[in-house]
Amino acid sequence: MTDFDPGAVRAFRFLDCRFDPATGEAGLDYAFDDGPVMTEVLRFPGAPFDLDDERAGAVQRALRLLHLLAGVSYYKAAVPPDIRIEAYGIDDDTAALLTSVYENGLGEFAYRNGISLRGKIHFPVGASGLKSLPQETSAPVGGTSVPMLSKPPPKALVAIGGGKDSLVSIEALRAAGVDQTVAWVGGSPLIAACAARTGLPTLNIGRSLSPLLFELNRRGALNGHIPVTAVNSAILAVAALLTGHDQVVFSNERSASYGSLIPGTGEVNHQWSKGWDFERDFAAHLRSHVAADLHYYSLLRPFSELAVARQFARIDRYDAHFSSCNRNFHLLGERPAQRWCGVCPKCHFVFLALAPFMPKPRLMGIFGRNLLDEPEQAAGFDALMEYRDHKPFECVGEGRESRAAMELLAGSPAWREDALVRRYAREIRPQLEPSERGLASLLEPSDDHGIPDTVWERLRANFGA
Ligand SMILES: CC(=O)N[C@H]1[C@@H](OP(=O)(O)OP(=O)(O)OC[C@H]2O[C@@H](n3ccc(=O)[nH]c3=O)[C@H](O)[C@@H]2O)O[C@H](CO)[C@@H](O)[C@@H]1O[C@H](C)C(=O)N[C@@H](C)C(=O)N[C@@H](CCC(=O)O)C(=O)O
Ligand SMILES: Nc1ncnc2c1ncn2[C@@H]1O[C@H](COP(=O)(O)OP(=O)(O)OP(=O)(O)O)[C@@H](O)[C@H]1O
Repeated sequence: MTDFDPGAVRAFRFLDCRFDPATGEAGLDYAFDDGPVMTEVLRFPGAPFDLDDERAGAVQRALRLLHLLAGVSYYKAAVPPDIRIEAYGIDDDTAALLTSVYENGLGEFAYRNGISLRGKIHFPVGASGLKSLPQETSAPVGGTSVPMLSKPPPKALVAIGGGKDSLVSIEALRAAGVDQTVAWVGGSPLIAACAARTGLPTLNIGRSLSPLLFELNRRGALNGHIPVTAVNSAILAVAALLTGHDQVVFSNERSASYGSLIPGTGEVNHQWSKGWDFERDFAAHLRSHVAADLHYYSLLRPFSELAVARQFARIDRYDAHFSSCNRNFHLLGERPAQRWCGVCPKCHFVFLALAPFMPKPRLMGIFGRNLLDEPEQAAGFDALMEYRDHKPFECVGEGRESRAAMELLAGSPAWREDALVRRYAREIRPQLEPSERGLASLLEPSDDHGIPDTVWERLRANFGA
């Protein structure tokens, strides 16, 4: 097998994308220079789809947006200087959205690979070079308006990820009387089990990355994290249009907007596409460029991780089914035998965030052990508190949330004798100002969110203390 030299690649090419309503299968094609075509395949259940012209146009526009966003998995393998879009044109707004997603969403990738992408990513604006498309299906140039679709009754397509956050949203929407379908991308049995446990209608979208990407990885391609929530969001937007849902709902909390502070580098956010900047811009783009009445929002945006954990602790229906441990979700290789590995940052954080709000035997039943009484795990919890380390590159809450949770446990008879809680009280707490370990402000909802008024009014009371 010959080596792949990312530095020798000149161009990343967005070739074309297509959707077959008879089978529900979509194909997204990409290539480097004159290399082989890399095709990502999506399978949308429910075919055959009988779409009127307006809806078919919206699906086509959403598919192109997906093509452009999903390209990030392939582009990152070489990050060449030139980007070409060959089958259709894009306008300035679309180029700006893409530049933001690629620059920020690949922030961790760039940092870990020791490269800088700022100012180096240029999406070409204007008509495509190779193939013209019928007017009614071409992306609007210059931000012209897109039509409203003839509306079915309001219905939410809710992303489910197998962890606590989406389950909190699903139960909150159920309590608010919102009609919903739970949807997920990929073949995770754990997510399927959680989805079944909701008792709600489900939609599982198949996704296969091009095997050529994995081959390039083996041959020396650049590799690292990509903004997967942006890709999943675009996939669910296509699915919503195909299946008559007018809302796409994610469960990204306020804390996701804050990254890790790296000395000498600044803020690097592993979960950038879960943050408010992405949500706001993507939602606006869907309305202006895909379908004027397709709503995209995160139901948990006003809340901190601790507020969400407190809400999750009020529900015990999923204790034997859910997991937030990302080791369950690898595409390649083995998945762990146990739902919680117990040693990764997400296991550490979720254990710490739930502990103040859940009876101890219940939490130990979920994890099968007490992570806060394992002295060898001290470094992991220190990083969460931003003590002697930066916040890990993972989907974990802010440092002040971890400190506030530990502070509560230090005052709790059930937890204060555990090794890592004792260590916090003895060693870390004396170095903190009260404002660095307080809880109250963290439980207040914030105003930055895109939740429709009617839904928000019904939800707010549900999340109270
Ligand atoms: C499961 C996981 O955490 N995977 C991350 C891991 O990848 P790894 O190589 O160990 O295994 P695979 O997931 O099987 O991936 C194989 C290769 O494929 C690439 N790839 C995967 C999905 C995709 O959409 N595009 C891809 O190009 C991947 O890079 C591998 O080369 O380490 C990778 C490098 O750091 C991560 O990129 C993998 O993360 C997945 C994309 C993933 O789905 N992760 C979510 C669990 C996750 O981290 N969610 C974030 C949200 C971040 C956001 O901004 O959206 C979160 O929960 O905070
Ligand atoms: N495979 C997937 N398909 C569709 N959406 C997903 C998938 N995995 C995660 N998501 C969604 O992406 C968002 C971020 O995922 P995240 O892992 O933070 O949430 P979670 O699994 O619900 O909770 P937790 O934070 O406890 O893991 C959530 O809205 C989640 O529903």
